[in-house]
Amino acid sequence: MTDLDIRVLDDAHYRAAHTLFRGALHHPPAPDDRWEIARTSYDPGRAFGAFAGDELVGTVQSFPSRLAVPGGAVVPMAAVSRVGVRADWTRRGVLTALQRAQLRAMRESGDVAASLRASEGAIYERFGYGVATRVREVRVKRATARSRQPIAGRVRLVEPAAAGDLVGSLFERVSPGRAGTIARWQGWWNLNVLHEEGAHQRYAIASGPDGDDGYVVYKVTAYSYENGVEKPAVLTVLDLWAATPRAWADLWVFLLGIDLVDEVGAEGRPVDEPLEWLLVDRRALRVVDVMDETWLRLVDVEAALSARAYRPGGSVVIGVRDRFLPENEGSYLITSSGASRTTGEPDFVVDVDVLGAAYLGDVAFGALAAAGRFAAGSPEAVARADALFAVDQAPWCGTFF
Ligand SMILES: CC(=O)SCCNC(=O)CCNC(=O)[C@H](O)C(C)(C)COP(=O)(O)OP(=O)(O)OC[C@H]1O[C@@H](n2cnc3c(N)ncnc32)[C@H](O)[C@@H]1OP(=O)(O)O
Repeated sequence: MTDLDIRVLDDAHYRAAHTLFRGALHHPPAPDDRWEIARTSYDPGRAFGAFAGDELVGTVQSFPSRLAVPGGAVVPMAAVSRVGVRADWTRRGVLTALQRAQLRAMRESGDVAASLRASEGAIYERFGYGVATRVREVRVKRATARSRQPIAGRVRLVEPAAAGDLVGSLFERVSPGRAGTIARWQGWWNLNVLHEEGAHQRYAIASGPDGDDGYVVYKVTAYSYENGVEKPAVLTVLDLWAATPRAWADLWVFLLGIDLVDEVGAEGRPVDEPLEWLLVDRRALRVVDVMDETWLRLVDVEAALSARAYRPGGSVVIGVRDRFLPENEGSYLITSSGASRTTGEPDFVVDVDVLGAAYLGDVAFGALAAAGRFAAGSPEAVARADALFAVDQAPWCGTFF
């Protein structure tokens, strides 16, 4: 590998790093007004650059966040994003060097976990990330989508100017909450829901006997007919969170009742969201995709395993391998009352990306063993691990970054 210098970036390099990342995704540089918003999401010490001489050839960044884990605890988490290497420098170890520096820095600053959304599925396992949550994309045909129930509380539209604070405080009531959900940082709000480019966004708030308890942000692309081409009216759900089942149902019933809409679509929803059960004819809903969402990296394995709760299930000793953060390597005893390091022989040994995939309970160790992701040894030990790591609700993040 050519000599590379990995440096923490400062204000002087943020825009160049942003432009490099956008270029790696084949996007043009951000125009000045958009950059003014984007720069608010660069925090000191969190952006790294790879330099060949004076030239910036690669970058990675993270945002400060927190992650809810099974049992309700919340741990410090780095939300990794803006990963890019200049096209004339790829496959020469630039990302590997950046990952090494970033993982070390995250560990030293006390992040228990890191997570990201992957542009491609073959990049991040080698750095210790595993797929820990999945999402589904649904489309509902309004012509046949009758709700089983009316709105039980109240749903009201609010003006965009008033929506920010309402939406932000409602989000904070519910996330981090369910395992996999995270805290959003101010730069996220600035760039996403509140300022999405060109979208005519609508904001609706649900309320019940105890006041406001849910919100939805959506946009509608109206029906059009041009040169013999007909395009249906599509309502796209951008962000929907509810603190109660009633608020959740009310928001969906509201959306499905909006006139002059042919189809309601939503990406990034929980795989166990019971939307079809709200419909008289469940076939009005089609699941059009199920995708990986959270790629989770346990940065401090001991702290992560200690933070989550376990179900009754006897005990298991899991061995961990970690090429990038060797201090995570070793054996961990898991019982229903917690987790700790042990000098005992492991029942089975996994790479840290496999542990990251299983950590929130989305995929069973048994499934990972069946797929050859680790050598199971005794099937009974794997079954005990699955009993301990089991969760009630599918983990879900719901925040794209
Ligand atoms: C969280 C996010 O921001 S997701 C966005 C990620 N960015 C992009 O997709 C933008 C376009 N792509 C890029 O900028 C680069 O190709 C990157 C960042 C994905 C990879 O950077 P590189 O510097 O080429 O990676 P590096 O040389 O360190 O590769 C390390 C290993 O990963 C492999 N690898 C890297 N990228 C890929 C890929 N896209 N697909 C498959 N394997 C890959 C390499 O072959 C290498 O394998 P080896 O260790 O067996 O030799």
